[in-house]
Amino acid sequence: MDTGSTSNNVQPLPTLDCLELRTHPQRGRGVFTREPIPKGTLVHISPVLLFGAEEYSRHGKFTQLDHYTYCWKGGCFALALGLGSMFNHEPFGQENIGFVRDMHNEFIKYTALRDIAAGEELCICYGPNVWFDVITEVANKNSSAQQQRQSMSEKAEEDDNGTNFLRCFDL
Ligand SMILES: C[S@@+](CC[C@H](N)C(=O)[O-])C[C@H]1O[C@@H](n2cnc3c(N)ncnc32)[C@H](O)[C@@H]1O
Repeated sequence: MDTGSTSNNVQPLPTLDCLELRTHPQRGRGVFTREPIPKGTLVHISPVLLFGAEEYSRHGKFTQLDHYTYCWKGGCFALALGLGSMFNHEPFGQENIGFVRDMHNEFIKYTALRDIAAGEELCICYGPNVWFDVITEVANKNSSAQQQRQSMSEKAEEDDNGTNFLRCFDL
C-alpha cells in the first residue's frame, strides 16, 4: 500500500481492504482484520473534525463525543473520522496499533506495532485513565476498573507519564 504524502493539498487516505467492523458484546464495535498484517504497516489514516476548547468544554464533553475525542493542540479536541473512532482499547503494551497525530494536516495515522494475525482485533491504547470497565481480549479476562487503574497507574509511574493518551498525548 502506498503510504502517500501531502503535496499540492492532496492527502491520500490509504486503508487496508481486509479491515472490517465486528461487534463485541461488552466492548461494542471494533476493527478486525481478515488477513495477516505485518508489523510497520500503515493501517489507516483518519481525517479529524476539530472542536475548539470552549465549544468542547461547554457542550462536547457532555455528549457521546467524549467517548471518542482525541486531545489536540491548543486545548482543542478532535473526532477521528473513518475507522479512527472505532479502535477499541487494550492496556499499554498489549495494544497492536500505534497512532500519531499530524497536527498540521489534521489527521491521525494508525500503524501496526507488531505482526497481527488474521481474525485479530486491532486495538490502540487510550492511556492509563480510561472511563469504563476494561475488557481485555489479550489477557482473556475481565478486570474491574479499579484493578485496571491501579495497574496502569503503576505502569504510568514507571514511565513517568500519568496522562490519558487518547486525550492528552501531544505529538
Ligand atoms: C472510541 S470508542 C470505540 C468504539 C466503540 N466500541 C463503539 O462501538 O462505538 C470507545 C468506547 O468503546 C468501549 N471500549 C473500548 N475499549 C474497550 C475495552 N477494552 N473494554 C470495554 N469497553 C471498551 C467503551 O465503551 C469506550 O467508551
